[in-house]
Amino acid sequence: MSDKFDVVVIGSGPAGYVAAIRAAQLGLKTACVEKWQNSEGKGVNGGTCLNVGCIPSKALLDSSYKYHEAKDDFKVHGISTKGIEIDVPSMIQRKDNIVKQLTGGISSLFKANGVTSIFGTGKLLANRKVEVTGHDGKTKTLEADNVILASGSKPIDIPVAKIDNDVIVDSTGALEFDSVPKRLGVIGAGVIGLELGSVWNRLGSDVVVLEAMDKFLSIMDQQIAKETQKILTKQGLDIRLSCRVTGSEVKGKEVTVTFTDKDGKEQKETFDKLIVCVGRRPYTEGLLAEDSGVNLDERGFIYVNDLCATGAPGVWAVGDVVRGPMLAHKGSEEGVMVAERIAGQKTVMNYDVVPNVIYTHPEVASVGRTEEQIKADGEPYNVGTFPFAASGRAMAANETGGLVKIIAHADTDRILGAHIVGPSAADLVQQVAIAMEFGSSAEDLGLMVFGHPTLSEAVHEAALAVHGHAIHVANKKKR
Ligand SMILES: NC(=O)c1ccc[n+]([C@@H]2O[C@H](COP(=O)([O-])OP(=O)(O)OC[C@H]3O[C@@H](n4cnc5c(N)ncnc54)[C@H](O)[C@@H]3O)[C@@H](O)[C@H]2O)c1
Repeated sequence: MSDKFDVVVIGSGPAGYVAAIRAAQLGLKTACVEKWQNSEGKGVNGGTCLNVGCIPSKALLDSSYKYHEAKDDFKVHGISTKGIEIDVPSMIQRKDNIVKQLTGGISSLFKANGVTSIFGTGKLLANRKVEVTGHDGKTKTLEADNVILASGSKPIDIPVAKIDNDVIVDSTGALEFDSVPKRLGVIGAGVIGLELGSVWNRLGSDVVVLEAMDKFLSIMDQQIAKETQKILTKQGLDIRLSCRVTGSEVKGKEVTVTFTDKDGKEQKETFDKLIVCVGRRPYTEGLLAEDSGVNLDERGFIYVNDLCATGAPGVWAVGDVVRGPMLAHKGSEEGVMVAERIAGQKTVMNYDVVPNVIYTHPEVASVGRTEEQIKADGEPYNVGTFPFAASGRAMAANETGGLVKIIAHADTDRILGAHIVGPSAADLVQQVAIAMEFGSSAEDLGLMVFGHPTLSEAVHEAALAVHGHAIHVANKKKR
C-alpha cells in the first residue's frame, strides 16, 4: 500500500468518519487515522460520540427511563407492576454492547467504501504530511493532497474538583458506575449535567445540580428553559442556580463539595459521587507541528473560514475542534461539505438551521434564534405557542408536559426559530428545521395537513397560533 492519499482525515468521530466516507464515495483515495483504544487496547473508530458520548448516554437514558416508567408510570395506564428491580451491571453491559456494535459498524463502513483505517496518533506536519505514531510506538509518514483535522474535544477540568475517576468523575466516568450512588452531585446544569443527572435520578440517586449561572439554560429560549426547569425539578432534580463550586475534598468513598450560594454564603454538601460537566474544549494537544501552518484562535479552536478551510492550503478542520456548537450532526455536515469541496463541488452549510437537543425526558429541542436573540437583534416578530396539555395524542400517552413555540418575522412571516420542551421534541423540531431550510413562513406550516392524532399537530397548532388561528387552544391574539 502506498502512503500517498488524496485525503487523510485525523479523527474518526462523527465529523471525521463521515468526511472520510464521503470523500471515498467521491472517488478520492482516503485514509482515516484514529488513536482511540478500547479497554482491551485495540484501536476503535467512532470518537467521543460513539464511545463515551451521544450513544452510550442515550442507551442509559433509555434504560433508566424504562425502569422509571415500569416503576412509576404504568399505574396510570392500568398496569400494575411489582418487584421491579434494576441490575446496573446489565444496564452498563447493554450500553457497552451497543457501543461495540456501532463502532464496529464504522469499521465495516470504512471497508465497504474503501477507506483505509489506520490506528495511531496523527500529527500534521508541514506540506500536508501526516506523521502517525502507532500504538506500538512505531511511526510512519503519510502524504496527502488534502488533510482534514477532526480531532474533537475533551471535557474541561477544573482545579476545584479534580477528576480521580473514582469518586469524582467526568462524563465518561459517569457512564460506568457499577451501582446507584445514594447522593450524586453534578457540577454544571448544562446538557451533560441534565442528561446524566436524569439517568441516575431515575435509578434512585438524590441528585443535586450546582450551576454557577443565575439563569437556567441561559442560552436557550427562556420561556422553554423555565418550563424545563419546572418539569425537571418536579422529577426530583435539585437544581441550584448561582452556586459556584470553590473546592472539594475526597475522604474515602465520599466527597464534600464547597460552593458559594446565591446569597454569596459558603455552603457544603457531601456526595457519594460527583460528576464534573462544565463544558468541553477543543482537543489539539500534539496535533500540529510548529510549522504546520495551521493557527488556533484565542479560545484554542482551530481557526477556519466558513468553508472549514484553515490557513494552510489543502488543510481543513471540522467538528468540535472548530468554532460553532459542539454537536455531532454539525460536525458530520461539515465533514460532508469539506469532502465535496475537495472533490470540486460547491457545497455550503447552513449554520442558521442546526437543531440542538437535550435528551432529558421530556426532550428539550430548538432550532434557529431564541426570542431573546431576536429581540436583541431588534427584529419585529410574532410568537405562537401550543401546550402539549391540549394535544389528544400527548394525553393518550400521558405525556402532557411542555409546549411548542414558534417565532416568525412580523413583516415577512418567515420562521426564525422553534423551541420545544415535550414528548419527542427532538423529532418535532426537525419538522420546523426542514421548513426553515426551505424558507417557510409560519402560514406555510399552518396551511399543511398534519396527521391526526399525532404529536406533530402541536407544531401545526403553534404555527397557526403565530397569527391567532390555533384551533385547539384559546388564542392570545384574534385575527
Ligand atoms: N444532547 C447533546 O447534543 C449533547 C450531549 C452532551 C454533550 N453535548 C455537547 O458537549 C458540550 C459539553 O457539555 P456540558 O454539559 O459539559 O457543557 P455546557 O456548556 O452545556 O454546560 C456547562 C455548565 O457548567 C456551568 N459551570 C461552569 N463552571 C462551573 C462551576 N465552577 N460551578 C458550577 N457550574 C459551572 C456553566 O455555567 C454551564 O451552564 C456542549 O457543548 C454540548 O453541546 C451535547
